[in-house]
Amino acid sequence: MKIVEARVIVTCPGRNLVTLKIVTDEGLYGIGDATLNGRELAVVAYLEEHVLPALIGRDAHRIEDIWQYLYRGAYWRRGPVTMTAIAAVDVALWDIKAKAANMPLYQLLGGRSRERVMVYGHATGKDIEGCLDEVARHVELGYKAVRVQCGVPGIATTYGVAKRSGERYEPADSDLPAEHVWDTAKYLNYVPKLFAAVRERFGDDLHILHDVHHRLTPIEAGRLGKAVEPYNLFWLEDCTPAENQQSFRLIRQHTTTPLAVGEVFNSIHDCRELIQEQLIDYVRTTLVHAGGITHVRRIADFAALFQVRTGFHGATDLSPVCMGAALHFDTWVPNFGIQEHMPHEDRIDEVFPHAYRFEDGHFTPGETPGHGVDIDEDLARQYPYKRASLPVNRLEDGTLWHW
Ligand SMILES: O=C(O)C(=O)C[C@H](O)[C@H](O)CO
Ligand SMILES: [Mg+2]
Repeated sequence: MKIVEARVIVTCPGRNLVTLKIVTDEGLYGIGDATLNGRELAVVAYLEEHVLPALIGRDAHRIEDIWQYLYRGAYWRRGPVTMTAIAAVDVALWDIKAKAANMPLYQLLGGRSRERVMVYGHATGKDIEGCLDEVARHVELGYKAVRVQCGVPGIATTYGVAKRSGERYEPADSDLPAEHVWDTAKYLNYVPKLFAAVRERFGDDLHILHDVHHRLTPIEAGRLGKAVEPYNLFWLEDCTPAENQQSFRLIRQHTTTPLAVGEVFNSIHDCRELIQEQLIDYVRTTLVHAGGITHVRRIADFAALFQVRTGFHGATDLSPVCMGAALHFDTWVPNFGIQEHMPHEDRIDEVFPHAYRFEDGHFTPGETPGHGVDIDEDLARQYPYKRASLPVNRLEDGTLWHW
């Protein structure tokens, strides 16, 4: 089955999303997500100039060989742009293979390991009360797990908090990066009160998660982890930047709060020590940014040896194509932990019709052959690309910090 066409579709139905479509001589096609938030057109250029011309005429069934060709063959390895481009090709080819087999993708991966996939939603509030109301709304919707983020008194803008209550949180909200100001001391003194309030109001059964978004030093992360142990978090995410994997040893020495890392990783080498030394509990690396199913499956299998579970990134900047493929992966992967879920705007769901469904705090990927997500290209064309950047963070004295 030969690849006869491969093209990139950029659309902005409320946010920029990049999709790769690969068409074969048998009329089957597959799609992959190629969205790298705030750097979308870098991936488009990489695909259009360097990857797609080399795909034409190749056998669409040779997924592994094409993966190696794009990874080893490029000489320049790894990096988010490269690995997002490879992921788009890989997921599109798995979509084609599953369609050719007339099976939902999870069947090709090894079949069902569970009946449904638990997801966590996002509760955000300007203050603790506002966040509690949002938790209540999620509980009513059926969520069993909720990520909680709230504003901190004295900090004008805090990561994860929507501009107005009830609105979606969208960080890529301006043409050029907005400048935020961060204060670690104020955050560390305040945020444990949020978890205490959530436990007080919702009891012990609700799974609570929280994203620090890389802002603490290792010893500060250890302090926070220790302080929140009484509230039994499902996980504390990205508590410090993880380029130096060894720094997580220090955090582990101080706390038993489970740790999740990895939404910015793009290769198994980014998390090898974290996993092998059991310095984390959940790996968040997802298909679109880490080479697709072919590579993330290697990470997940390696993680399973060390009782590290998956907890894939699923923010709205990952398109429904990524979400659909991820849900098939989650349905199969033996060491599944949880899946992030931020609902897309209706306009996005219309551009990407999909088979996955939410019910009672869980998703099912559907039984449609392939990954079950399609793109309405005519509709997609009605939403032209609009540059949008993620913010940057500075300390009060102006020092550039981690956003
Ligand atoms: O969903 C999360 O946990 C995030 O941290 C979201 C990221 O900020 C977002 O995907 C960046 O593009
Ligand atoms: Mg995160």
